[in-house]
Amino acid sequence: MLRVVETWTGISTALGGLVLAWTMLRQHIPPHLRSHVETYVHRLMGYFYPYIQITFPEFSGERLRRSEAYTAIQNYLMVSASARAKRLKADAVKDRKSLVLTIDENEEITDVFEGVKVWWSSTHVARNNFSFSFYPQLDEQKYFKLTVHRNHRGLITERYISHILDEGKVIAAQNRQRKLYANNPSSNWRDFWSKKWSHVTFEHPATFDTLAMDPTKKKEIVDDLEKFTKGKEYYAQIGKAWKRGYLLYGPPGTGKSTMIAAMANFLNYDVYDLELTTVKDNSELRKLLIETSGKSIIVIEDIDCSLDLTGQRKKQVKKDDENDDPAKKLANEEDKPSKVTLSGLLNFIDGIWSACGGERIIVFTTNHVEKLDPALIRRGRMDKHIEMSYCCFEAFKLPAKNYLNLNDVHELFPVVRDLLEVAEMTPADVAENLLPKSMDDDVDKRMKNLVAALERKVKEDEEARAKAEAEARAKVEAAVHPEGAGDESKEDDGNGKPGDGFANGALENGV
Ligand SMILES: Nc1ncnc2c1ncn2[C@@H]1O[C@H](COP(=O)(O)OP(=O)(O)OP(=O)(O)O)[C@@H](O)[C@H]1O
Ligand SMILES: [Mg+2]
Repeated sequence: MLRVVETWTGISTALGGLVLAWTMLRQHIPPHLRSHVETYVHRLMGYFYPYIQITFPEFSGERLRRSEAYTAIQNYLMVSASARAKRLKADAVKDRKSLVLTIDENEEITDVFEGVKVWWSSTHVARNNFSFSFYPQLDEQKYFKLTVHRNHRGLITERYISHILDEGKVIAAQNRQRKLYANNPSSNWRDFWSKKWSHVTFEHPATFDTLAMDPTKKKEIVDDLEKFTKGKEYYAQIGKAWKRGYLLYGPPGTGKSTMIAAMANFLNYDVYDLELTTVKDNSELRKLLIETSGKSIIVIEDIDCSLDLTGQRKKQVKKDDENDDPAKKLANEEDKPSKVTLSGLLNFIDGIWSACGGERIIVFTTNHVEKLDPALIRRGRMDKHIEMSYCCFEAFKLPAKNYLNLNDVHELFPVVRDLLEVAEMTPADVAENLLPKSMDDDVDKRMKNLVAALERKVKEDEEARAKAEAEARAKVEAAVHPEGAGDESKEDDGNGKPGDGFANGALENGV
């Protein structure tokens, strides 16, 4: 029995050598004869050679998109190869910490699946392509080649390949360096090939564990995100694109951008930071958006400032009034940096383009939710509205724990609780006040610092409110008595009639 196995192994090796020899020889055969010779060689080898081979090219289709299968296999082999192959290629450095190893050219590694042995190798074929194509041509094509005994064809095509693709995707997700993209101004796009997005590695440290906000609200958001990522079938079943819209609103410094970073870290998604003011029009907006990939968060910060989204209709009326004045009309056009319209944006959010890529989250942020057009924020369009507010006592517990190691007990907690109900202090400012101001600041001292800061803030807020009220009153007064406004001598006169101040004064003084 052993002898039979040995003989077969010998034959296989010899045939393997022949296959290799043929691969090398093939390149020297004139291209017009190659396909004929190839047909006969393969037929001949088929008689003796009991193995089948499946190749996976790196690029496929006319547009030469990188094949997902090739990438998944590469990732899968990266893990197996580092353990077993003798010749490895160090392809890239991930996180500047570890090498990414891939199987070297013509190196063969084995894998065993359900007791069946398979062979993987990596190879490339040079191309002599003289045909003209609108799309760029490759000088060479890389392949992974899978060799397996033909008795196991069913197992391999039905189970092994899908196993490899799934495993490869999981490995890719684990190793993925996430990216933060920013759109290049559309005025810089010179041609079809211009890069629409530039990116850097996304390395924001924010997580939901470090985000100070009401824990109930936080949990609701985390659950919502989790449900979304697991909802592929659900979205398909209800016939909706696999996407979700969030509107984050609240005063500056309350953690809206930080929340986006926490979301990206939680989901392991890329972030596309879309600056709308540099996008020329709706068509360029669409070009940008269809270039975003799946598993990403598309962010439009300060949506109320990005565009004249809310004033579109008003502006139209105004422009109609100005129709007669060409100079004014031109100035108006030049003032307007972008022609992206509310309807263009909504079309993308709701329209068929939004379904391209799948698994995407769209986030708008604003400091002034009241200024937004209802069309933009109606339910169903933005699935979830999240208010990021000033620090409440529940949110305060997180910095207290992280900065002071305090878990729910300190004598000043009740004082802080009362003060936070009236003081408008952002979580960032609360955290700042918990930092030690000098080397000897212990926990008590830092809590006292916070209480003092909160008391100051309450006072400042009260003063600011009183001032604002006084200003508002003065405005109303000026509107009711326009002729008396801004002239102190007339203000004194009481009935607002110019010129008779003396008479009134005289009356008041009993003259
Ligand atoms: N809720 C929070 N939890 C933890 N850190 C926070 C929180 N809010 C703000 N910060 C910290 O404060 C700083 C500013 O926060 P961030 O940029 O997220 O605010 P924002 O709401 O986006 O403000 P803006 O409206 O001005 O864009 C960040 O460095 C962040 O770490
Ligand atoms: Mg922000």
